[in-house]
Amino acid sequence: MRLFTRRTGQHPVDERIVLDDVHVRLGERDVLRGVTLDLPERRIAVVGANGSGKSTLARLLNGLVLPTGGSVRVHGHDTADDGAAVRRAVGFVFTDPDAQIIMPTVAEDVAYSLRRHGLSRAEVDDRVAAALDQVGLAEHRDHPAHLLSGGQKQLLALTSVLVTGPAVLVADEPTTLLDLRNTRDVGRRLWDLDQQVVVVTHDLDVAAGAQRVLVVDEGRVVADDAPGPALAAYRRRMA
Ligand SMILES: Nc1ncnc2c1ncn2[C@@H]1O[C@H](COP(=O)(O)OP(=O)(O)OP(=O)(O)O)[C@@H](O)[C@H]1O
Repeated sequence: MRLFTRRTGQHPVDERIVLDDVHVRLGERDVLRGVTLDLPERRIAVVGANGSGKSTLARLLNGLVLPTGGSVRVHGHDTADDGAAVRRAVGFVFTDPDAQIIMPTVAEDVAYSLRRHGLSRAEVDDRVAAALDQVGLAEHRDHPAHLLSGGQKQLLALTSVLVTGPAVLVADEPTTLLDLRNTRDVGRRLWDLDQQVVVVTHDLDVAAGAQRVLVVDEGRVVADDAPGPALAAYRRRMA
């Protein structure tokens, strides 16, 4: 199984993320206000100020948050009508890998993700070994997960999501807790994935690796462009 093979170009029509006039109201607050997007690109970054609605946008994509108006379709599945299919299709990586790592050792944690996949012990072992090899964690397979570095923990969390074979990977500020070296390493590996990848980030170097950058402000997408112009628009807005 190849986890980190670079593939260029766009997905065919049925492998896109489509948001149609999406509104999200949480409590008294209109967190997203009329977001319409058609996302066929394989590498998408989302940037914006604190509290602008980026995490909410990310969580819409795997059905963790449902729209209060409009619709979200991910690779043909409506998140409101077809939640189980959406959860199978979309892997989600959080900021803090400690919140996602469950089992004591590295290999056990990756294997845990496959517990309900009807695979034999040998098949699980093979998949886990291949996945760890590709992220460079093979030599750590029997190490206690809590002793890994921050960057290695984030790669482990990522591997435990990817080993199940999602079509889409959504990562919500996956490098916020990492130093510069690990930020670059995790960022590069994310953009090299075969999956369609959506990364919410405050790191503009990571965002620059996307094909398309969405700038979110006060619940709306206010710029949507290639990284150069989109990040320039974001910088002007924050100045
Ligand atoms: N369950 C909730 N109830 C009420 N308001 C909420 C809820 N969840 C989030 N919000 C509010 O919605 C707004 C957007 O939150 P969100 O987490 O999507 O922003 P963000 O752009 O990801 O911010 P950050 O960069 O700080 O992570 C914030 O003002 C937040 O306080």
